Amino acid sequence: MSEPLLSMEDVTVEFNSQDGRLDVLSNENPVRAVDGVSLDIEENDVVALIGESGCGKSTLGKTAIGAQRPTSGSVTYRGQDIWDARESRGEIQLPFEEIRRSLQIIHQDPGSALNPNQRVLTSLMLPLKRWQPELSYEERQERILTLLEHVGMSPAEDFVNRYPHQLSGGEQQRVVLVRSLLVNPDVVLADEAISALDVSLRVEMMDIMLELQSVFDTSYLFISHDLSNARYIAQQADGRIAVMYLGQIVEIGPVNEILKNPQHPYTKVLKWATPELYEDVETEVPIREIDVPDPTNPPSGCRFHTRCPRARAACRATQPESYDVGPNHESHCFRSDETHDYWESEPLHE
Ligand SMILES: Nc1ncnc2c1ncn2[C@@H]1O[C@H](COP(=O)(O)OP(=O)(O)OP(=O)(O)O)[C@@H](O)[C@H]1O
Repeated sequence: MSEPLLSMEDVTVEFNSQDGRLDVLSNENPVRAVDGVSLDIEENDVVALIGESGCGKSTLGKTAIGAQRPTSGSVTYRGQDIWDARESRGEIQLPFEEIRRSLQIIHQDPGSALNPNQRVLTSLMLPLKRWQPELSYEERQERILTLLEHVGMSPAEDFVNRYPHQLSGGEQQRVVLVRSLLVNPDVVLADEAISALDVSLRVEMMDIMLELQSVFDTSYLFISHDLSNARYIAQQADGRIAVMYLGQIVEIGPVNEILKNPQHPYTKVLKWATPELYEDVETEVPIREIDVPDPTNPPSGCRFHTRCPRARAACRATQPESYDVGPNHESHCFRSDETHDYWESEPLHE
């Protein structure tokens, strides 16, 4: 099998809940924002990562692109450990500068990503100058104008002379997208990149991202708290959806498998909570109405057992491993194992 483009292996990220640093002398429990996650991203892949606020999506995304150091586990890009490259440890096959160029990020707020005192042209010239110094000024300008036209900012000659405050939110986000793609990255982390846009513009922005994917052969790790957006982008790209709960990926698979055949009770909750996706006639509410657990003191066993109406004693005692439940489809729930002791153990919430 060929090597994945980007690979996370048993990655854990802990923060001291006060200031983000892990303080070994503190009595306070750290927040385990990411807890033992393994995830591969292939060339031209789209992985939509969903889950409720605070479940660790951003931390996982930042760790994937080398912007957050894992507390344990490894993150490799084309087989090179990112942190070894970053800290010049061992034999380096790929310099960190090259890795940094290849892994780009687009944030939720394009306004803060753009320098307010720079015209669009200057903002876009800088990365090209840095990464492709062999291009002449005219060649760089030509490339920028073509891409801006490509994302619908036409006439591009007009837009390049504007400052960020002279652009709408949607236009700013397109400039940020163009800026990240100009350096020809392999993976773009889009962290809630469309959430701040008007609903009417979200699909348009996702379409632009997908179109540019075919031009640049880029993979996207697309973070969203909204299952319908995740569904849209993953479906158009024939990609996957990964469902995260309290620091862990609880289910991952091809978009249609996840939506038509969800296996983890938490995935069913997300689907149930998304009216346009919930066509089942089931009347039972698939979640117990209790607060989200404290991330500094997560539940034992399956993290979801306190909210899961199907939980049994086995779920409190042991953490479910990953079960293959379909083609490329994995779920971390004992209910996927017909012979598991779960079925004999006592229901917790009846
Ligand atoms: N720098 C930090 N210092 C301390 N705790 C942090 C830090 N970054 C994240 N956390 C904690 O880690 C957990 C996961 O946060 P993260 O931002 O990754 O989640 P998220 O799913 O992206 O949430 P949201 O959708 O609200 O951005 C949360 O409990 C958060 O408070």
